[in-house]
Amino acid sequence: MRLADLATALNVSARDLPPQGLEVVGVTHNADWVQPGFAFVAIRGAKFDGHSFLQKAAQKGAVAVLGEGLPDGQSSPLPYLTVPNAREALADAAAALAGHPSRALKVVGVTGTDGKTTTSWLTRHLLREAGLSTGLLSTVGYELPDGALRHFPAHFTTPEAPQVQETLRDMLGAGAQAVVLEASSHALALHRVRAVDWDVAVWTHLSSEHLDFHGTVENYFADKRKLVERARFAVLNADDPWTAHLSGIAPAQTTYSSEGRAADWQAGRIEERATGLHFQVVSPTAEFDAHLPMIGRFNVANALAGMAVAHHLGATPAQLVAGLASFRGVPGRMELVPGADDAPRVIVDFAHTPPSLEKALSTLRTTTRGKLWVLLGSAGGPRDPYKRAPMGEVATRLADQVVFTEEDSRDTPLQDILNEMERGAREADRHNFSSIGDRREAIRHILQQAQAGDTVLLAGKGPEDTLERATETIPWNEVQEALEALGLRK
Ligand SMILES: CC(=O)N[C@H]1[C@@H](OP(=O)(O)OP(=O)(O)OC[C@H]2O[C@@H](n3ccc(=O)[nH]c3=O)[C@H](O)[C@@H]2O)O[C@H](CO)[C@@H](O)[C@@H]1O[C@H](C)C(=O)N[C@@H](C)C(=O)N[C@H](CCC(=O)O)C(=O)O
Ligand SMILES: Nc1ncnc2c1ncn2[C@@H]1O[C@H](COP(=O)(O)OP(=O)(O)OP(=O)(O)O)[C@@H](O)[C@H]1O
Repeated sequence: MRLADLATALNVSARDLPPQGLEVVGVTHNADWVQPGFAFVAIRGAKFDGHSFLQKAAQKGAVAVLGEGLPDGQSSPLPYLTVPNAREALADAAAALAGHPSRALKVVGVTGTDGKTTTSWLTRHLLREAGLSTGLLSTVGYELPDGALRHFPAHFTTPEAPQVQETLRDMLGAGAQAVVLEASSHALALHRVRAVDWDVAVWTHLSSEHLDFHGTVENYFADKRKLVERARFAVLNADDPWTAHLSGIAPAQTTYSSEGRAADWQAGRIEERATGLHFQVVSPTAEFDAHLPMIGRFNVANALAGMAVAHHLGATPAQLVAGLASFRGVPGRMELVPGADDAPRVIVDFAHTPPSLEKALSTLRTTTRGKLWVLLGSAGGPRDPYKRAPMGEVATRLADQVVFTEEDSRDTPLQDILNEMERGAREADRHNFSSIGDRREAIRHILQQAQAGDTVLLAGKGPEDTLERATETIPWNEVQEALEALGLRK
């Protein structure tokens, strides 16, 4: 694309550009990622000003810079296009360079504090079962319609705009008709998905998280709400109080409830069995019985959301029933570790917020004959330190025995994190816990103690493949750790 055309696409003046037609072949905000022919977007971030890296971008072959204005006294080694908002320009340029792939796709966005990944995977499965070639972009990775899971080099729920747009373009090129995309609140706040043409927005629910980044829960809500504002159709959770503020925002909407509230899609007669969830669905067009081979009552809500989307995009009730029954779950989300009859039941789950831990433990209690155990930690660094004590309170209230351990402690002293979780328990006058800093040792300890008939929830890591400590990052596989610990019981 010619730089002048890019300027037109961004609606900015190309007056000061060189007269010869410069070609732009890609765009990035990271000077290290520049390739010959790229435009470099200089973003003033929380830590750096991208303008400090103009020389580096030029050396790597950038042909132009987009930014909100050069700092006083600085000149640009490359033609400089002034834009009102650099992150918005990054998203708009990425979409223009990729040929606006989302316009040719049915794009479903899923947002909410918990349940995004599960709902995205379920929705992708239901759409495929209904015959729509569907791609997926989620925390766990991204999938073209071929079903093979791939990963971006950096771990993101929603990557930066160029990666989003290039992935959508690749999906379209691989024959996708629809795409399900997890939209994190960071992505919505930082305009990573600004130039996506959304067909459907799904709202799971909202609770306090990421306040270190958003500041207040109102800001957090306002960022997430953008998805609903931009979609043609909204699928809203009637059980979430925030939904009252979302109603009527999208041109059309449907609602769902798994807790008996008035809604277009309702689940009733919910039974949690060893084989999974059984429930009755009352939809706007039909009533039917459904079986979902997943543990966790909250997955009924995720299933209703997925069904509402798939129905909106053409799935029949029979296809929805067949699709739910054939769903194989999401790695690290209420994942059952294969075990022997004389061993405790072990579940690996990603729950890492007080509400998701509460839901995970409550649902496991209903199908546990013996004791309920939980192993948990809390991440270090600036991320949500205020949730550590509530996690300790929830765990000791709902489980019989709790082991606190490490979970990506990073540059925060592990003992400080353990102390906070213990404080949450002690302030509620509970003493059913111990702390073992080394996660492997903690898993082995808990699986030595637990008996057949007990349930052990290993919470927080889910499918993540690394464990971050102060001075090292080690490879990690929670299911494998559990299998090895179970092997040591023999
Ligand atoms: C909190 C947050 O989201 N921060 C994002 C923000 O960082 P920032 O404002 O501090 O940027 P900065 O480091 O000051 O850099 C400014 C600019 O200089 C550039 N730069 C900087 C250094 C350098 O050597 N060269 C260079 O070019 C940077 O690429 C950037 O364009 O802007 C950066 C560039 O756009 C993002 O990479 C960065 O994401 C960081 C890495 C991150 O960890 N984000 C996480 C929290 C996140 O987004 N998580 C959500 C999921 C959350 C959840 O639900 O759990 C996700 O969608 O993954
Ligand atoms: N609808 C729901 N309501 C509340 N908790 C849920 C719901 N669905 C899943 N959970 C819990 O939250 C955990 C995370 O689920 P999931 O990965 O689907 O959410 P997420 O929003 O994608 O989170 P992340 O982006 O951090 O992966 C699950 O392991 C489960 O314990």
